[in-house]
Amino acid sequence: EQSPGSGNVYTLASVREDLVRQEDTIIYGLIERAKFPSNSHTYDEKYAQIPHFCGSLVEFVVKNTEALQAKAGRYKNPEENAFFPENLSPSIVPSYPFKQFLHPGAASININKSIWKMYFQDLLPLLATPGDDGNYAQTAANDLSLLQAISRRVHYGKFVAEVKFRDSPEDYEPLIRAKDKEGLMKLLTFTSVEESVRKRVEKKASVFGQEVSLESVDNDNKKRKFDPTVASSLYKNWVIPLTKEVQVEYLLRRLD
Ligand SMILES: C=C(O[C@@H]1C=C(C(=O)O)C=C[C@H]1O)C(=O)O
Repeated sequence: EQSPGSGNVYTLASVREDLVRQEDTIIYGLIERAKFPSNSHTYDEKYAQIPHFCGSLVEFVVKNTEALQAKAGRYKNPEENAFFPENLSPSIVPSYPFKQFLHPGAASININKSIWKMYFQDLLPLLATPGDDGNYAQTAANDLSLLQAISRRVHYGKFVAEVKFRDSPEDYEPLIRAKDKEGLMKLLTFTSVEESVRKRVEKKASVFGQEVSLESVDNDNKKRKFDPTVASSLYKNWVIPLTKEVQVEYLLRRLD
């Protein structure tokens, strides 16, 4: 049997399992970014002054990394969405035959602009302690991998929505035809699943963020690599709502 990662079977159980695994990636991304202070020069257009480039250092790193990864085939995978899709060259490497599981309308859904805004306005101030250690390139590289992990999770809503649609088209079709966003939102929402996601994320964040030492230390006195409630508020306030927004957007196009 092939896993969804290799492009074949998607079920509600398998997509949920994948979402659980993606939590690990996001939490490790948070830990890695929290290692650096805020390093505000990374985000300051006026500081950067890069020849032949207009923008901040993080934009420079993200645009150029995405350009390279596009050539290496990253965006051939329908699970991946670029932050700056406008400037990308096509892949120049042999392509893997990803199964076409999604409706073609999926390709027009990219909410990375909202993710970008949330990341810099809301998440970073909670995550990074004020300060400057000069590691701007490393900081930008960590920002990009965390942004990509969040983006992959949120856009995975396309797969979740497709599975839900296939499981009960008779419930979804009338709402899609009526363009009833609220009704769709209600139908695709599972409050108890969301609750477990939030609790598990906070637990994982506190476990993964622990200092591991060989002496037995009282748990409460252990130094933490970051505040685990940042992970749960990221999920509660942004990751889950945005994943649901992607599901609604996908379903609205599902019968086109
Ligand atoms: C992703 C799903 O859809 C919704 C969004 C969830 C999430 O983002 O974690 C969880 C439950 C649902 O309300 C799902 O049903 O698994």
